[in-house]
Amino acid sequence: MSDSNIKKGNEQLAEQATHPDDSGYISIRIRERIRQAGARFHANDNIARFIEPGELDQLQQEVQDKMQAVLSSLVIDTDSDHNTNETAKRVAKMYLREVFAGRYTEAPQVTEFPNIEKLNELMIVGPIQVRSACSHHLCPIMGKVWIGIMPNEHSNLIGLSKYARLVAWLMERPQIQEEAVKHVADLLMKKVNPDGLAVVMDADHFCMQWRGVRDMESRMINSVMRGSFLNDSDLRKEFLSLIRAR
Ligand SMILES: Nc1nc2c(ncn2[C@@H]2O[C@H](COP(=O)(O)OP(=O)(O)OP(=O)(O)O)[C@@H](O)[C@H]2O)c(=O)[nH]1
Repeated sequence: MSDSNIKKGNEQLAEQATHPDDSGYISIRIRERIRQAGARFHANDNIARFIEPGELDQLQQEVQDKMQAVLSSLVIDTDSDHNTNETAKRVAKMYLREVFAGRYTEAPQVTEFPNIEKLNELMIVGPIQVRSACSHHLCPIMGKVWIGIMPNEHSNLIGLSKYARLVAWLMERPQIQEEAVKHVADLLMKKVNPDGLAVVMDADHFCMQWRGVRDMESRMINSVMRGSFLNDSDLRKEFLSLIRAR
C-alpha cells in the first residue's frame, strides 16, 4: 500500500470512531457486543442483530483497508496497475454485500400460511442453484439443493420462492457442506413444521478443483432426513427416485 493509501485509510478509520477511546475498528465494537451477548460468531453464523444502522458501511471500509494491505503484502502495485487499483474496494463489497451477505443481513421475510386443506402429499422443490464458500480456503462451492416436504395438518405452507430465498441466505456464508445442509433442515423445520423433511445437496468444491488436489470430477453429495423421511423408507425412496429422474 502506498503511503498515501495508508494515510487515507487511517484518516477514514479515525473519522469512523464514534468514541474517542476506541481503536476506530468497527469490527472490534461489533465483536464486543457479540461476546457480551454470549453469542457465537463462527464463519457460518449470522451476526446481523449485532450490527447497528450505518455500521455495515463502516465494516466494508475496514475490510477494504485491510484487503488493500493484503494486496500490498502480495507485492502488487495497486497504484499503477489499473486492473487492481480498486480491487480492495471490490473484494470488500463482494464479501459483505454479496458472497457472505448471509452473515450480515436479517433472514428474508417469509409469510407462513396455515395448511387449511390438511395437505399431506409429498412436495419437492429443486434443483435450487446454490453458491457458497468453504470456510477453509474461502473458495466457491457451487451446486444444487433439493428439498422434500411432507406436510401435516399442523404445518405451515410457505411460498415456493421462499425456499430459494432462505437457502440462499444460509448459503451466502463460509462453511462446510455438511453443516450447510443441516442448517437448511433446521431452518425449514422451524418455518414449515412438516411431518417430514429431506434436504439433498450436490456441489462442486473449487478448493479441490482450482487448487489442492485439482480433481475436476469429484463432488460432494449429502443429505439430511427428518421425521417421516427417516422413518418411512418408501417415502425416502420416492423422494430420491424423483430427484434422480431430474
Ligand atoms: N468435509 C468437508 N471438507 C471440505 C469442505 N470444503 C472443503 N473441504 C476440505 O477441507 C480440507 C481442508 O484441509 P486442510 O488439510 O486443513 O487444508 P489443505 O492442506 O490446504 O488441504 P488440501 O486441499 O488437501 O491441499 C480439504 O481437504 C478440503 O477439500 C466441505 O464442505 N466439507
